[in-house]
Amino acid sequence: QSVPTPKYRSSYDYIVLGGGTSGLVVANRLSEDPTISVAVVEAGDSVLHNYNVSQIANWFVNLGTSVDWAYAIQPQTATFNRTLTYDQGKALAGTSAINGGTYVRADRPQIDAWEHLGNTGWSWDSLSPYYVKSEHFQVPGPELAAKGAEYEASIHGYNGPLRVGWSNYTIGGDVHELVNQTWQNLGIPYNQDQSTGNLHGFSVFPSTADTRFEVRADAARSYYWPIAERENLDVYVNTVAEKLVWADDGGDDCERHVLTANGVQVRPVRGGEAFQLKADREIIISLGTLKSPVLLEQSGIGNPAILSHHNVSVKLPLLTVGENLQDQTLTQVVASARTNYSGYPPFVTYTTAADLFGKNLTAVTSHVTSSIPAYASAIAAQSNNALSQETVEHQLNIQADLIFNHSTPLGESLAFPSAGAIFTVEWNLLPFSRGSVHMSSTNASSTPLINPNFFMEGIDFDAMSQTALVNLDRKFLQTPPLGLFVDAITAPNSTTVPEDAGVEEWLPYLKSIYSPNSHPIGTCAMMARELGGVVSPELVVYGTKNVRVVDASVLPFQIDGHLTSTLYAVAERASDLIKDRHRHHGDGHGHGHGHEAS
Ligand SMILES: Cc1cc2nc3c(=O)[nH]c(=O)nc-3n(C[C@H](O)[C@H](O)[C@H](O)COP(=O)(O)OP(=O)(O)OC[C@H]3O[C@@H](n4cnc5c(N)ncnc54)[C@H](O)[C@@H]3O)c2cc1C
Repeated sequence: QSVPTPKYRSSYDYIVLGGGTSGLVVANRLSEDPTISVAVVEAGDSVLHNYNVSQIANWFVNLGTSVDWAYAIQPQTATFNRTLTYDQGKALAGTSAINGGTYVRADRPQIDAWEHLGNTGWSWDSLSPYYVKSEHFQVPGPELAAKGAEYEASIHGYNGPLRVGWSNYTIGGDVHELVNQTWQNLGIPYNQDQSTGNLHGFSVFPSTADTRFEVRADAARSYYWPIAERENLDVYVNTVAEKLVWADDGGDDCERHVLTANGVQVRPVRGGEAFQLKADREIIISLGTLKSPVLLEQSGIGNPAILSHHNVSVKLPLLTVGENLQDQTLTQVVASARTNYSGYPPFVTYTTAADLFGKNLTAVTSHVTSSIPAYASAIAAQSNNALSQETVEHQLNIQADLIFNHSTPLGESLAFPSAGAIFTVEWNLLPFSRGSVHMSSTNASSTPLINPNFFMEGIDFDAMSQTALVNLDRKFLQTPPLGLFVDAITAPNSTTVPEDAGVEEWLPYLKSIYSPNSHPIGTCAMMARELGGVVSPELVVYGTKNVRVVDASVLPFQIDGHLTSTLYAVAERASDLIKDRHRHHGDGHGHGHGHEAS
């Protein structure tokens, strides 16, 4: 099966830029109506027949190959100027083609917090039906149940496009019970199903996989291939979106009025001239956190200082485009062990600030709370005041409230018991550091300037959280019953980092070994405009009439669950918002219909 050749219509109702995780949801839902025409523009190719993509356990084999953008990250000044790589999928399916496939939803209070950022209508209760709508939960049989596949039946969806379930390769025997018991001996509870809106504790997680054939359920298999033959849907693969084309191009007085896009300039990757696709209704940008803000900049929307540096004429000044980048830092602790396990261990543990800081919690809470003005000042300064200290402070206060007053988990640990070794991988879920991504040139294929500011100077809480996590995971590896199989912790051993070491002793090691967690978000944040938002609660770019962003870049805060479950739900809800707008405003053809976001 291959992607049908596009019909090159003279115009489309909607154009979706980026055929990735979120973009394909929107394209599917909008093209449900056969009278509506939809185009998708995707730089990558189909990966339907790529064996390494379809085998979810092989996910790491794809990193650095032609299906990975593998963006170079700017040297990280707080961590020895290390140069790191951002893996992001370059394929019809986007990053869902190369990810680890873990399916875990967000924590209820953190979705509810979106409303405190001016996002009326977004809450756990309004998003939940869309988690359900997207999902096709595959009920595990007795064999998988014996390996720990437990779930809460009432919260799952059974008729959606996205297959979710446990693999037959899940590690066998009672290993999950050993891991569970070990966490319980450390006071961490068992959580039967982490997708209920409460993540705290240990669980055996499901994956985005079609368990009938043991293949990855990526966005294309779920949302595109079943509808690939729709006459009203054209998918342009191997085609780069270069910039938006504005209806009123040529007008310079853009501060006063609301912009309308009527098309996009695209270029075939394999040679050939750039050409334009026209949109009658809307353009939906779904290029991912590291590209959506860059396309806006290349189209004249962004910080005038950055745009003029690249000789891009400013269509709309919006200082915060590309700011607010948030990601987590991933580290690991390794032990040699007398074990002979094989199979995939889907073991995840979410820990709260109370679990991590124990008797120091009160002191840590008051330290962080009183440090927030200083954190906000450091973040505003690194953004060259594109972000204001006051608005950042507001956001960080909400984040601290989630961590300390709502017990939203702060740490995630994966446990990998295998043959001869047991290791843990862990990340601080809610870092306070903020970075940015901006255009590096007007060439849409060039690597953007990506700076996540990992372990940012002036923000000590990120190091404190990561340290508490590695100390906890070291303890886990030495606690019975699992710890009885461990010979020694080998990386780092106690000479490199002593037992129960503090931040100062851990930090040089952590900074030298961490990697990005590949969960970048926030660069086109959905927030009130006065708080520094880029898109409105309807996901429309402020100051435009018909340009939306739907992908991980709109998430205003990190979420605890793995991103795709929530991105599918957000894209499902976004699709309804788009349909509703045009249902309420007639056909919307031509310009001037609908709400503007200003
Ligand atoms: C290695 C790795 C492991 C991960 N593991 C998990 C996991 O286990 N569970 C989980 O839930 N999440 C995981 N994630 C995160 C998750 O997969 C992503 O956050 C999510 O898929 C992002 O979706 P998106 O819609 O924002 O963007 P994407 O899915 O990345 O889609 C963006 C699309 O735009 C295309 N594009 C970019 N620029 C252009 C252009 N100029 N013109 C045309 N097309 C363009 C890209 O090729 C891509 O197809 C992982 C991520 C990585 C990298």
